[in-house]
Amino acid sequence: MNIIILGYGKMGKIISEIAEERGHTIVAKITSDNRAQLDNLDGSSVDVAIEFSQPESAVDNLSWAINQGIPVVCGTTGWLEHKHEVEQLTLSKGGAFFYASNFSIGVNIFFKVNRYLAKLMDEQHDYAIRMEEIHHTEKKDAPSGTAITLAEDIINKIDRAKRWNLDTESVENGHNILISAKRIDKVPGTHTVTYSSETDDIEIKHTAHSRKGFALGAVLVSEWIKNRKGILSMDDFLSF
Ligand SMILES: NC(=O)C1=CN([C@@H]2O[C@H](COP(=O)(O)OP(=O)(O)OC[C@H]3O[C@@H](n4cnc5c(N)ncnc54)[C@H](OP(=O)(O)O)[C@@H]3O)[C@@H](O)[C@H]2O)C=CC1
Ligand SMILES: O=C(O)C1=N[C@H](C(=O)O)C[C@H](O)C1
Repeated sequence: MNIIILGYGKMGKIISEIAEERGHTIVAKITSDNRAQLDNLDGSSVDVAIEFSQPESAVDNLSWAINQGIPVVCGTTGWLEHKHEVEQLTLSKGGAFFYASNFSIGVNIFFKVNRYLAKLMDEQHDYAIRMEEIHHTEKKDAPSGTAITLAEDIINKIDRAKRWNLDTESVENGHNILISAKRIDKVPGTHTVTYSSETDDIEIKHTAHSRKGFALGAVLVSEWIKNRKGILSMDDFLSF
C-alpha cells in the first residue's frame, strides 16, 4: 500500500518503520515544516493516510485526506470537540475515517476490563472513582485521550458517575471521576483506574513499555481500512 504520514514525530516515525517492514511504501512524511507539499500531492496514488500530529492540526489534516478521497486513520488526541465536523465531512464525501484514542491491543483489552468492572461497581455506592494517567513531558493535551475513553465508558455504566474532571479543577459534588494527569520524562503511557472505599481499594492498571504497541495497531488498522467506508472505530476492527 502507499501510505502518507500526516505528522512525522515520535509516533509517525515508528509507524513508518513498521509499515515499511510490512512491505508498504511511505509516499510522504508531513511535518509542520513541509505541509505545503500537500498542495501539490496527487491523492489518487495514496491508499491510506495515517494522522498522528497535534491537536491544532488534526482537523486540517483529516479534512485534506477526506477531500482527496483517501481513507484516514487518526490517533491524534485533544481535538475531539471537532470530531462531529470531521464525521459529517466523511459522510458527505462517502469516505472512511477511523479514530482511536489508543491503538494498542493491550489497551483495548484494558478498555473491556474497565467496562466490565464499571458494570460491577454500578451498585457499589461506597466506592469513589479516580484515575491516574502518566505520560512523557512533551505531551500537549491533558487528560490523555485514553483517560477520556476510560472515563466515558465508566460514565456509561455507572449511574452515579456523571462526569469527569481533572483533579486540578474545582469539584461541586462527589459524583465525578477525578483524573490526575502526571507528566514524567519519557513515560510512554500508564493508566490506572481506582475504586476506593473506607475498607479497600480495587485498581486496574495498564502500562505501555514503549510506543510500539500503539504504532503496530495503527498500521494493522490501515491495512484493514483500505477498502472500507464510513465512520469506523476499534469496535469495528477488533473481533473480541
Ligand atoms: N491513539 C494512539 O494510540 C496514540 C496517540 N498519540 C497521539 O498522537 C499525537 C502525536 O504524538 P507524537 O508523535 O508523540 O507527537 P510529536 O510531537 O512527536 O509529533 C507530532 C508531529 O506532528 C507534526 N505536525 C505539527 N503540525 C503539523 C501540521 N500542521 N501538519 C502535519 N504535521 C504537523 C509535527 O511536526 P513539527 O515537528 O514540524 O512540529 C511532528 O512531526 C498526539 O496527539 C498524541 O497524543 C500518541 C501515541 C498513541
Ligand atoms: O501522547 C501520547 O504519547 C499518547 N497519547 C494517547 C492518549 O492521549 O491517550 C495514547 C497513549 O497513551 C500515548
